[in-house]
Amino acid sequence: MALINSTYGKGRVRIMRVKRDTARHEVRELSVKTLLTGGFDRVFTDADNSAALCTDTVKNITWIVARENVGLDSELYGKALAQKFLDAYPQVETVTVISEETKWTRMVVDGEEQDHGFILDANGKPTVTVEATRAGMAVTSGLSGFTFMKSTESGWDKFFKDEYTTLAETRDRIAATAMEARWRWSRDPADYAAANALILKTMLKVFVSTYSESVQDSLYRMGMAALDAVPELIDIHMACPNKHYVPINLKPFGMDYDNMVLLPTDEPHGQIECTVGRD
Ligand SMILES: O=c1[nH]c(=O)c2[nH]c(=O)[nH]c2[nH]1
Repeated sequence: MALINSTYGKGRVRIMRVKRDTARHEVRELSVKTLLTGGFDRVFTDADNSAALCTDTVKNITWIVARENVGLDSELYGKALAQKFLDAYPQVETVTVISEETKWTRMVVDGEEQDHGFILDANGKPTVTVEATRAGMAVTSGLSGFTFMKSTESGWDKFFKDEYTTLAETRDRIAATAMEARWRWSRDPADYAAANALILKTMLKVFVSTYSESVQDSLYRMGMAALDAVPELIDIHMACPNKHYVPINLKPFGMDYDNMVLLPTDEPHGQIECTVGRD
């Protein structure tokens, strides 16, 4: 019998960082998972804990690096955290830091942005994965559960048909999804937050302002536009449920069947996934 692979660390380490060097505070809330590999096989195979860093220590270091880097975006915080483990512990070979952000946006009262008031932005959680060795670090950013829709300018027609096909063609339907996306960086952009915002803005602009022949068609063009807009991107992966809204037939009640009253459904849903990269 052999230990094929292993890793360990601490998950769901929650931190709220408040940058408060001026009256205008900045807040960043994260849930962080850090996983280590290296000289830890004997912990599994020989009941030898002598090289094992406590997962409790991993949690402490997550907090300490947060205090040392209160103002860093998740990507650079993740890199700093990974570097701390590589610097401090020779037995550590790889560090994987995965963070998920709870977004707080600045409160606006009477048209004025508030210095220390925020509201929860519950639409999607920004994610970051840093995979680090002493040879280098790979950074992936993304978004989980980012939900958006449009009420027209979407269709699904001219598709393959056989004796099992029952779906009617349409050139006018709702398009809605809760997107899981991740994008890989070739190098640090000048500003991660600004670059991530530009990726989202660019993708949403394509989604809403162009007719969608299919979810596939929209995702591919959204991915290409994001790569065009942000040169530091290597590629972008999108996984999107097609959240179906089914028109309700009110003809039996003498009403038009006119796409105005629809049934929202979560399941079953189409599932469309792709990765768009550079040639
Ligand atoms: O955008 C779509 N892509 C599909 O592959 C598909 N299949 C389906 O039934 N409806 C849709 N819509």
